Amino acid sequence: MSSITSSSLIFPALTILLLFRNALINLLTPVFILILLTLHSLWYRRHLPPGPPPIPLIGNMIPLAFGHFEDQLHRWRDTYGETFTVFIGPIPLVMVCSLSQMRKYFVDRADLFSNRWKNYVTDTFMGGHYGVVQVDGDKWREQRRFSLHVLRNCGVGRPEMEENILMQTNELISFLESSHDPLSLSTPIAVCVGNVINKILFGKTFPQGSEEMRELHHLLDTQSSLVVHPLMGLYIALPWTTHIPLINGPWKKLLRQRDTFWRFLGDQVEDHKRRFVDGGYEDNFTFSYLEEMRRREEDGEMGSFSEWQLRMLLLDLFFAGMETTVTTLKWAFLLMAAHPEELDSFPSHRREEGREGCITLRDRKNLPYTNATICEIQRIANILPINLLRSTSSDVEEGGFFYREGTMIIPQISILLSDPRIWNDPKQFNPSRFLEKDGVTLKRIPEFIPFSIGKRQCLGESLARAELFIIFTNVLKNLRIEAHSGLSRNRSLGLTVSPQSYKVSITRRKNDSNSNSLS
Ligand code: HEM
Repeated sequence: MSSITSSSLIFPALTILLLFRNALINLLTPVFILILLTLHSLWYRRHLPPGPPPIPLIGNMIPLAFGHFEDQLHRWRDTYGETFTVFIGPIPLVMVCSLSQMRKYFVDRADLFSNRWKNYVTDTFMGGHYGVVQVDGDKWREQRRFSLHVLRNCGVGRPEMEENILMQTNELISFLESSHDPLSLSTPIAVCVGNVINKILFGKTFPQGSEEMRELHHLLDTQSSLVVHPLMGLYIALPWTTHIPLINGPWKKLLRQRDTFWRFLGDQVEDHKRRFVDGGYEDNFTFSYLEEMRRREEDGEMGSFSEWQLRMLLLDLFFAGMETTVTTLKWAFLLMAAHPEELDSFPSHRREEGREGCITLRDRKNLPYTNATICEIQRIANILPINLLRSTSSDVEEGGFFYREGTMIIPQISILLSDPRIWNDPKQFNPSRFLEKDGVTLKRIPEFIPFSIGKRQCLGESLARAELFIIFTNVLKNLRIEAHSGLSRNRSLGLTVSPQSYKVSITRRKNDSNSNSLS
């Protein structure tokens, strides 16, 4: 009897003890892991520039995702200084925000701070380390030098480039003129800019209204927002999560997009190869590359040249050449529609208005206000909220901080372009800030670096600047663009920051018919 009583007492007591112990373990394990992660992050951060304290695993993503992204970066810069560290999930990203510091890091010590940051997402998209944007060292040097050389041969910086841009601009103007109001400028601009780069890369253009180009533009747009999807961070940190159903949706979409781009480029390269074998040749990037491969094959010295490298280089140039310029022009026409007074008070522009022929690059020096307006558009558009990611090529000390090899670090140009200490009332659209006191001389402002700084600065700057000038001036010279409904300067965050979609009404300006003939 007594043993029954004692065992009936002991069993509940044991059960309670076990339950209590399990609860304790369940509770303490996460606390213990959290403490370990916090200690690890403190240890990891000890030699990096200061920054907001990260939450283990999540980093500083909460204020970035839920606050105003760009204002938040400014607040951190004010609190922690010109160079600060933000944690993207568990990974530190150092942002260098002043011009003097950028020069120290990315010009004076360029060899140490100019690698790209590699990750699972970009490696999968490019089929490894290929192209020019995501490669380093000798391969990068060889491919970048060759690309610049061929772009020049294909007319970039020469009259052929101007002719190419003018031709596409005229098609754009005719198309816009004949379209029905209200109209979104997005796809017509993309076809125009896309044709400029397509002509250089493949000697090929598409008509305005082309379905193929519309699809490519749509792909670029979705690609731009997909790569900043919050789950991409997870895929980068834990690549195996790309195999988990339900959370791998964006990943699968990215792979589908990639395959469409690969197919498009593969078709262009195959077509060029066929014509090349038959002795065909034109001055375009793809033929020049195939020619270089043949020359190297004969010399038995391929270096970093291969057919896959060609395809990925084309992908880089196509993507970088289109996305940035299209986005800037979307901002340009939105700002012009939102500020009609700018155009009407544009002395240089009004002079151009009844003029015969098109505006060319030769006119650039005579149109200071127009140049100032384009600078201000680029500054306000500020299209790269986070610059392309760079990393350190080895362990390095700079400015009292220690960076381990592979640490992510960028010249954060978006802060520089909107810094209130440099630009009075930075959110105000004010082209005059780019003019000297005399009102007619363009002011050089060193902090105005929308194409970045150092060895990795934009490879297509001269092409982009020519496109912005020619397309912007000639469209406005010929067409009056008016807001159809209220225009918003709200910013849609992606790889680049676009304006929200908007529609405009278009009419031809008076006394100007056929003024843009190329003949
Ligand atoms: C308004 C237009 C453009 C803007 C604002 C722009 C801006 C930039 C910026 C900020 C970078 C990053 C530099 C860095 O890592 O710090 C970059 C890189 C690059 N851009 Fe552009 N870009 C434009 C147009 C173009 C065009 C038209 C092309 C193509 C022909 C192009 C090709 C590239 C390439 C290939 C890189 C990577 C360079 C490298 O890693 O060596 N960009 N661009």
